[in-house]
Amino acid sequence: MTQSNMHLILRLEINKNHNSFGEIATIISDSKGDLTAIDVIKEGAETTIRDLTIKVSNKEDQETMVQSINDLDGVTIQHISDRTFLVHLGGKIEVRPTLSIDNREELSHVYTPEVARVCKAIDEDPSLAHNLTIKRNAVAVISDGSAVLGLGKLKPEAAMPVMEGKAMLFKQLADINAYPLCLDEENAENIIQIVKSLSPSFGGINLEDISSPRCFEIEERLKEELDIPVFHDDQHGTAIVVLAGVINALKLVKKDLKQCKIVVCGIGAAGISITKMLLKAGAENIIGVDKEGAITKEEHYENPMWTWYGENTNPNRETGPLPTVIQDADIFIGVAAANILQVEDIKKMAEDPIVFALANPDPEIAPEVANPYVRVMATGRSDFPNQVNNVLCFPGIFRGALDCKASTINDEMKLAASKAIADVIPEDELNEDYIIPGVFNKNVVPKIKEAVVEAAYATGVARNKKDI
Ligand SMILES: NC(=O)C1=CN([C@@H]2O[C@H](COP(=O)(O)OP(=O)(O)OC[C@H]3O[C@@H](n4cnc5c(N)ncnc54)[C@H](O)[C@@H]3O)[C@@H](O)[C@H]2O)C=CC1
Ligand SMILES: CC(=O)C(=O)O
Ligand SMILES: [Mg+2]
Repeated sequence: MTQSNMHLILRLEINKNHNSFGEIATIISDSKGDLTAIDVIKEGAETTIRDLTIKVSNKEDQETMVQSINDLDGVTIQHISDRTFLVHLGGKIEVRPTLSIDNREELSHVYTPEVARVCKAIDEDPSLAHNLTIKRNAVAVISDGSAVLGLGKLKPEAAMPVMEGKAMLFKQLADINAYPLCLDEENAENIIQIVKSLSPSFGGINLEDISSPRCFEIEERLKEELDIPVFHDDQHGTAIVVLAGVINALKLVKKDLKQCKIVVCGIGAAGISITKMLLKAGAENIIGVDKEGAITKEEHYENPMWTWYGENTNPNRETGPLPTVIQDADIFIGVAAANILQVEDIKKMAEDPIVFALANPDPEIAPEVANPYVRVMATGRSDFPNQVNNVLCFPGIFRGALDCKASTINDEMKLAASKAIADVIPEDELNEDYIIPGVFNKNVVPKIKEAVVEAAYATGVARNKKDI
């Protein structure tokens, strides 16, 4: 399993007559822990209380370390906390007013009675909501918890930490107010109706972690029936960033997308959208593999998207499981599940293999295992180089769409976003560990925004006057 770097905070009461701090430090390092901070909480004549912040890479090492410290005479573990859980206490976002209300007169403007005039004006002309409410800069991040990261179906409450995380990123990276909404509803038609009912309050809808094939119908219907952008992030955000990464990786290995054999593993929301994007960008030889093997035109599938897939990919009618079809592939893109790609599979790929193992939180192959055998390696995670993750896209693409009041996010806007992300890295800086800009690169959001706005005007979906 790929390391996940948990940060623990151990509060220890240490009897100074029994123990030297060196003994504790030795236990930590013997258990592969990394002591990153020591805070003295209380210093007495006989005892000292200290908080030790320790990085550990897995649960087993953590348990060994805690047990060994517990076994020391004169040391009491008062408390163990996990920094990841600590940052989630009370949730990760809040709503703040844009002005303060300090007296009755101000109260009467923002609330009753004066607010009624604004309500009536919007009722007469609903387009005024764009200027007179939060709508113009508000995005709903909506999930039903049916495909949370690669964890599968979770309770809607359990999807909230991911949706809150997306909302934080919308705000921090693109100054968009995003509202996480997890629905206790499985039926696709009901989800469509709920999102439609919510839509008057928002300038855009970001659908997240909704399982396939339901996600396709839900998104398609909402796109048809609403006049604000509806964007299923796991499909399009992921595809846009993957294409950007592929464009730059191919510059490094000096191959042409048209000539490449590309294996996409996991033909769900992300896999199908990535494939469509690569086809639009010029790829001609893509083979999709899911649990039952390669998808071909000859098979009959219940899932209509797989029928489409078989008809539009796999020109050489390759069949069989991943270890078979990966033979001579130039690029592997995994959006399936953890640990399903083996070193033996990579060894069968063409020269200079490009491997994007994007399942979260654990990739299809751990980078430390794959690295000796690949030319370019990317994952979806923030703790390895080349983070190919939709976080690079959704803030910028919505910033652009909201700013020009786009009615939709179309293919031209998506392709423009891919190219903009790829172009953030100057060619002379490209290298195997830097094919995709980092999330905190300040150029990413402005470049995507600019390209997306331009594409929106060029395709007639921008509704703001160009000079505003
Ligand atoms: N790095 C990134 O930005 C993103 C990563 N992902 C990751 O990609 C994965 C898939 O996400 P979605 O497409 O939203 O899920 P999904 O549920 O729509 O699709 C997953 C597909 O993978 C297939 N699959 C599962 N195990 C497999 C195996 N052993 N071999 C072949 N296929 C297998 C499933 O049958 C399904 O068709 C998740 O781990 C998710 O975290 C998804 C979106 C963005
Ligand atoms: C990154 C993301 O959206 C996912 O793994 O589902
Ligand atoms: Mg997602």
